[in-house]
Amino acid sequence: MKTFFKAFTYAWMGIVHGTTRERNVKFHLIAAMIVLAAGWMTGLSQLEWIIIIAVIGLVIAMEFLNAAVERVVDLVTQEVHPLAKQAKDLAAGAVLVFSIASAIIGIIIFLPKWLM
Ligand SMILES: Nc1ncnc2c1ncn2[C@@H]1O[C@H](COP(=O)(O)OP(=O)(O)OP(=O)(O)O)[C@@H](O)[C@H]1O
Repeated sequence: MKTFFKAFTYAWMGIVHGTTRERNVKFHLIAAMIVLAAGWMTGLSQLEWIIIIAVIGLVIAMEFLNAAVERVVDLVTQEVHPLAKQAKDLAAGAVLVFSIASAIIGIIIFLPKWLM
């Protein structure tokens, strides 16, 4: 139980670090608040809320993983290296792919309601 509590504390420290230090995470948090407010004003079904909350959580979690990859790469080498570039660009690309998918999901959920 003590180990579980410690692991939870470290994870919480990661969340605090990620939200206070990562510019992109701050941007996604602001976007998330706007989407949540829009969802509240538009009126969503239970399933739509589940999808929106899952997408928001995944985007922010992926930003944390991207930041973690950046730090590990910087820890491994300060030199310019093609593998370092590939690792960072792949991690950033993963976030971008999911962000585009999220935007499309948002359009599919919100647009028909706004056009009605
Ligand atoms: N050690 C390295 N070797 C080669 N290319 C690198 C290296 N470190 C970073 N790059 C590349 O330089 C560019 C900028 O990387 P950087 O780490 O500064 O990220 P960033 O875009 O500033 O992200 P952030 O603002 O989130 O820190 C990226 O294309 C990245 O892949």
